[in-house]
Amino acid sequence: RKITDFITYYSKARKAFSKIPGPPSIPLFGSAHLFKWNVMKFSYQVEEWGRKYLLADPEKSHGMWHLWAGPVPVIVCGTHESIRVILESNSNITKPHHYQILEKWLGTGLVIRTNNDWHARRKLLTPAFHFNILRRYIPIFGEQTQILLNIFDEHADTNEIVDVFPLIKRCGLDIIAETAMGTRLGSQTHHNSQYIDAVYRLSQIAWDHIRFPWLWLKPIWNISGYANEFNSKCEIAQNFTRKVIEQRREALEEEGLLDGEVTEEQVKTKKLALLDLLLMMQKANALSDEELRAEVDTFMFEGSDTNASAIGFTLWFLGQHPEYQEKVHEEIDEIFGSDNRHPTEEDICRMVYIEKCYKEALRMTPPVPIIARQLSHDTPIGDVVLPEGMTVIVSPVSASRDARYWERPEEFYPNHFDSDKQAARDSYSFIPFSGGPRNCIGQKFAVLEAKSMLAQIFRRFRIESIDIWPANRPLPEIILKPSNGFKVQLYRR
Ligand code: HEM
Repeated sequence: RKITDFITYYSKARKAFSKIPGPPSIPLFGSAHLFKWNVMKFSYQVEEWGRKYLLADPEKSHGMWHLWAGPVPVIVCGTHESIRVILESNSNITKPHHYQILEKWLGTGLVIRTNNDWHARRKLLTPAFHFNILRRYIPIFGEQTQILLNIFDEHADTNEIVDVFPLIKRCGLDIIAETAMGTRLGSQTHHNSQYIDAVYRLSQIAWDHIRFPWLWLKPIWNISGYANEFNSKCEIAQNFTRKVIEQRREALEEEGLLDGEVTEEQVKTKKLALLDLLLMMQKANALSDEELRAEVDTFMFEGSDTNASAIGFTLWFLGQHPEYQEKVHEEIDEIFGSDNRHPTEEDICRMVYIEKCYKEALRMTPPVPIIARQLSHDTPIGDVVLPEGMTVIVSPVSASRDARYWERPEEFYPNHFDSDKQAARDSYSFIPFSGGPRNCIGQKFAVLEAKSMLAQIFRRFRIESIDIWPANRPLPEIILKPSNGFKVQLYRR
């Protein structure tokens, strides 16, 4: 039966591919013999293929192009027509096997769960990301950014060129640790933490595993040294989280928050971390300690480097465009005057122009450059039927360079997000947080954090970027990163 399934699958894939353009391929190797090995060159190559094949016959391809990754058929969805079909689906929510490497670290956390397991868990976690909960984290954004500003201060007005990416990353990590786990990591002030090092290495190794198919073969993975390092870093990261969970549990027990009904008033007045909320719902929802740990580690993974990438790129683009930066300064001065307070919820709501700049950076350089699904059933898109089991890659970059919707697709231009322009655009042409039922649960958290941090940074500094777009090409890892950091000069205003 397996062989017949296999033959049916391949004949369906071939039929679909005959209607969709893609680079030339040869049996077994697919297009792998054409792949550039250097990541930078490979990223240019994929971009070039995307442009060429999406534009070849947009009507016929329905916004898709195909790729044989060795013997594995892959579809890339690059415009809102095809993306909508995939992301809007309530049933095509399975992640491809490439994500399995993350399972060892993130267990059955939300980001890699599938099917009914996913629906139930998503429903359970959604209230923890309600705005009423998130607004309580705003003071943490302010306090942690203050530490970042003090570090920036050491480099300001000296003409020194400083790469602010690692500094922003550590600030992002401290923020997510305090909001998700209720713990102060202090990575901005002391850099030598085993836990921080483990989290960084785990993301890097996972990316290598995803992009080098030979590492998927167990013997090679084991002898390469990666397996040992990955396992030991997993243990460090997970043991750290387990310890924090125990400490929080004891603290909540002492306050009587774990037994019986907790009133809404109690929840409102406490500064509860996401983990505290999970602990409070643990019994009623039969969540095991390990499931709880997996969710907390997922928040740490999804919620730190993504934000750092988005905030870093916004800052770097603004550092190249004094005309837009001036508007940011004007908005900040109007909101804060000469007051030095940390941004409040009301202040953040008033940051309309900063939000446009942030969204424009997300459009140009979406922090999650690849969203992937494995189809759970045959899926028609136009007159093409993609077979069950096929890997589909959704490309936020392609969608947000579609000249039908973006006046200046290749340029940083915050006016793209003027309200009338936003209203006239298909929502699936801007998907940095994905879309449909499986979109980013932390989206509101991310926007709040970014606006708060950017306002504090630009209130104190004027920034000049060193590399100018399109130099400093973003590299597509699990999370997008600049190839040359975010090198800037800082001047106190
Ligand atoms: C700029 C910042 C962020 C960006 C661009 C971003 C982007 C995304 C994207 C594209 C997905 C879908 C991934 C996929 O389907 O493969 C996703 C999922 C997710 N994100 Fe975010 N994210 C950001 C910040 C955050 C934060 C701050 C948190 C948590 C505190 C978070 C938690 C999650 C979780 C748990 C999922 C899985 C959702 C599910 O599968 O139901 N993200 N994010």
